[in-house]
Amino acid sequence: MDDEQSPTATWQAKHRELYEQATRHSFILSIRDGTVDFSSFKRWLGQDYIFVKEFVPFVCSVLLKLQKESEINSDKEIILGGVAALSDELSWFKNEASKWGVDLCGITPFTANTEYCRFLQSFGPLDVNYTVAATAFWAIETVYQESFSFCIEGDHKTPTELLGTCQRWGNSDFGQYCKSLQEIADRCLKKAPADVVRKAEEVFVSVLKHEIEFWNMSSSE
Ligand SMILES: Cc1ncc(CN)c(N)n1
Repeated sequence: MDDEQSPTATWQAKHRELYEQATRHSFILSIRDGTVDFSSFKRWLGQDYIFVKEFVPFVCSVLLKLQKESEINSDKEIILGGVAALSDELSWFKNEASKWGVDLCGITPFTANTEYCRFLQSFGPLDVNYTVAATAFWAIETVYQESFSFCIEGDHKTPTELLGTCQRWGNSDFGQYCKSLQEIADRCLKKAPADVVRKAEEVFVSVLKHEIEFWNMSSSE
């Protein structure tokens, strides 16, 4: 049996502090302990809608890069599933926004969001490496999965109104999907040259920093 840690698990341990800040942010903890300020939640909702609209072309760009890697066919179904799920996700945002009285048309992205969206756009060109983009994809989805699943685990006091949101990313199917993305990233990283692995680690750290800034932006006035 191969008991060596996978590249992604190694990075999760190596960058533990940042990883915890991204997945156990005070905004998430306030949802879990029921003290969340609903105006922060509404701010997050509107800003995340803008982010997810930008996430669609990002995931499509991962799929396009995969198209060049002819031998990896099983990845295609998983990533295509991710693209399909985003259509449902955008509808969910519209529905949720109307429940909370958030006008999605009138929202201006805050700086942290603009910078994160710019980061997503940087993966667009076809010469950006598939392994690096797949690592970013896994990290982005996993931060949400680990954050929101924490709000519905164990002895939580998450407000009833927010349970749907937490289940959206915290449910076990989404957890399984993130595991599949992790397997894709690990398989690619294990056979990648050292410069690609180095770049992928940098990207992993950047995702964590952007996610922390995104939570900071949501929870501050
Ligand atoms: C900021 C952010 N990060 C991740 C996700 C999960 N797709 C999201 N919706 N928004």
